[in-house]
Amino acid sequence: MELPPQPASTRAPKRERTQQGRLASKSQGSAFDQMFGDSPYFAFVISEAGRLLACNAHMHSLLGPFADDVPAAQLYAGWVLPMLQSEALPTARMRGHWRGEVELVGHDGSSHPVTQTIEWRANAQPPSYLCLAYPLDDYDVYESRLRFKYLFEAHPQPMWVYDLETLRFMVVNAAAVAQYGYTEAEFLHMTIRDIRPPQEVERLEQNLAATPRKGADQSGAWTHVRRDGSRLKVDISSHAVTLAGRPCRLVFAHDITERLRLQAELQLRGRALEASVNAVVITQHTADGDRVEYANPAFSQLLGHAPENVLGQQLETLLGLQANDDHQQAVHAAMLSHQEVTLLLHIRHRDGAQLWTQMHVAPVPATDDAIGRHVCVLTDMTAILDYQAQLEHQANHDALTGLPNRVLLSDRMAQAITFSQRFGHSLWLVAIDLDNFKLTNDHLGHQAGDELLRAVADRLCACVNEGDTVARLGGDEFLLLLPVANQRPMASLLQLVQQAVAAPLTLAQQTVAVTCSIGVSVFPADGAEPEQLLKHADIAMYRAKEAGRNQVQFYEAAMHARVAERALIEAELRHALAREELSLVYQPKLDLRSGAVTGMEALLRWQHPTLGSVSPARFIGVAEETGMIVAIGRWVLRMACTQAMAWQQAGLPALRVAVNLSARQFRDQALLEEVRAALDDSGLAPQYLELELTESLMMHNVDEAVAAIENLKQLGIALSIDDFGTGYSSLAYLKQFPVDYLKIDQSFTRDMLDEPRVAAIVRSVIALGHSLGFKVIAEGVETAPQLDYLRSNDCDEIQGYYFSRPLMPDAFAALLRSS
Ligand SMILES: Nc1nc2c(ncn2[C@@H]2O[C@H](COP(=O)(O)OP(=O)(O)OP(=O)(O)O)[C@@H](O)[C@H]2O)c(=O)[nH]1
Repeated sequence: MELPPQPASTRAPKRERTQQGRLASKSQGSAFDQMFGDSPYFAFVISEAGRLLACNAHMHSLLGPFADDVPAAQLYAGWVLPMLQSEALPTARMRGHWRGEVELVGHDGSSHPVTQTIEWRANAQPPSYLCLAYPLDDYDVYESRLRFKYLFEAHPQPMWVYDLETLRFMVVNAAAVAQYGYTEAEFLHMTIRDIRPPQEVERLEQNLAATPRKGADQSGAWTHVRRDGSRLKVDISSHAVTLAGRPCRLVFAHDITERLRLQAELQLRGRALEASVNAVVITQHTADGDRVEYANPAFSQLLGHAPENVLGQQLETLLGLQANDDHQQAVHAAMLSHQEVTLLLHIRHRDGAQLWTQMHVAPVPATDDAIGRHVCVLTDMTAILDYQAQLEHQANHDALTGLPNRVLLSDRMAQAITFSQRFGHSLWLVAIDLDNFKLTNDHLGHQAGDELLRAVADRLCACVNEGDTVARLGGDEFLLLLPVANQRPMASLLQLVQQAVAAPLTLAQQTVAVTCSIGVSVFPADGAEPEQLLKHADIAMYRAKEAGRNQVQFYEAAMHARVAERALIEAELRHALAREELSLVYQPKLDLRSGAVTGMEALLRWQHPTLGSVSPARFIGVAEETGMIVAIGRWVLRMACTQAMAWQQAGLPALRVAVNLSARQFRDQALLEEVRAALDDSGLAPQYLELELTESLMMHNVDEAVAAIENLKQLGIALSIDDFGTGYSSLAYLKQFPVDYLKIDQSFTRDMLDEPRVAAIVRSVIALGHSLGFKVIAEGVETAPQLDYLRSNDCDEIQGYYFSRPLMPDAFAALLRSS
């Protein structure tokens, strides 16, 4: 019987033939003899065509003398052959090896049950099957082989037996083959050194030297090398056994690579938990709450408990939560929810300090879906929330006084209006602005100014009730928001505020007292919207300023019209110069003795395309407040000089032109230069220019005014004090001013003939002016009796409708020509 399909010739190739009784073909060579010559196994080689190519001594003794080129089928019992043909050889060919129990037949017909491995050697010359078999002597042995088969062969863990002397593998199981990548036949050619990396060989030798020949188990962790060179960590346990009469060791190799990897991974994770700055705690869910099973150092640190004192404790107790408060209930619900939950909690440090923490709770279900454990991660939010609160406070409060600012005020106003609407109450907005606060800053310094503002803030807070709002809107402006229910004594409250603000205070070692102007608007009478109410309170406050400061004004609708008019004038006036809407008219001044025209006052006029002729009373104040007066005044000065010079050049008598100087212009550092430039550019001689200064302007800061007037005087121009008698001139100062004229205000001229007291003032002004060396001019003369009275009282010059209204330049020139 042939095993594999027979080639065309049934004769084996010549090179397979060997001497009868001593098979050891050239093709198998001495390597076969060296390896298997003395082996206790039956070792033989079968050609691809199913002929015996070589066998070792042990096999030879079994076979006895046999013919050259014997078919391998003759070696086996008849029952084995179909299995060999259908399973063993094809499997070995396909997978590289086969293993099974078969029966060899001796030359004398004897039966030899053996365990046989067949390895297909594709690279051998010629390609062939290497067969190794070892005997199963009797049934007991066979049975124990079966047991062995199931215990050893089928064991999922790699196992082998090695010879203690040669260190050769005697048997290896399938798990070892699978784990290490060697075929079984390869294993059986190897020693246990071959699966060690070089650096562990020495340790192996030492270990072998100490290995007991019998009994005692041994164990230890080793590094092994697979066929592909990869390494694995194994936990080895070995036990002394005897196999084929030789001392051996049975080895279990438990792959611990994965276990070690997991161990390292766990260690790493453990380290991460320990090093985490976030507090991490694992709790075991129990009927009476979650108890701490693990807590990292950050948890102990966060709460101030020693690590050993947190284990087994109830989490809620450690967090310092009050029974049944919102936070405790939130934690309780989170622990029962079966879901991941994030909570913001107010917890308590062991020392009692309150902390804001964010706690993330992740459930870890028990196997039966019941709640098992929770992993809780706590992040300390105290600093962040404090910072947020600080930012929020900064956004809503004034930095200097700590009072609510405009932003918070509008919130409060919206709330207060809603509240007042609902309950039918009224709401007062009280705008408070300090009077002349700028002077405090200027005289005592900005720091003292700040101190004053803080003191005022404190005083205002002391005046109001809880539920009222005191806000600082900026600069020296404060606002009270006062809900008014029932019989609240508002009048006395406003009085109290005035008194509180005005109470003296020591700043920079000086006692200071500031007054304030107060404007009040009332919801709902003065508006329903916050913006409107604020605006109206502001308007009322400005009215209080206009009316002389240190007083309270309630908003009235008429005030609004004034404000609107002012806004219109301001907007239009900004373009008046550029659009050439401004012009000058000239009113002659007359010498009372000679009747000659001595000069003229240049007066400003504004002709607006839609507003028509706008009176100076409507726009000069606005120009002054907004600062536009400086540019306008400069234009007036130049225009007047140019006109006066033009008349002179036209051959008209040389006359003095008087120009009014505003307070702002007077304080302007550039004034002197501007006057000089106006004279230079026009070519007008200085004695033909007169500047009219108001009395109050000069009295405001006498020393500075004297210095400025002296400088102007040095230019050679004339100076006069306008509106004399309306201000608070001090005679002591008056004599210091190097002026040329005192001008009696037109209100005195108007009333002097009807009121003896006014007449007395006029007379004394004339006498005073003369005694100080000034000339005196009266303005506003409209009638002949007025003119006569002034002449009889020795007034020097007059100006007024009686002689001439202010005239356009052409008309004025005509007047001069005719006079
Ligand atoms: N010290 C100090 N001064 C401020 C602060 N904010 C604004 N000011 C000054 O406060 C002054 C406010 O001036 P105003 O209210 O316009 O004028 P006033 O001098 O009070 O005169 P009236 O309001 O017309 O009576 C200005 O000089 C500002 O420079 C501040 O925070 N601290």
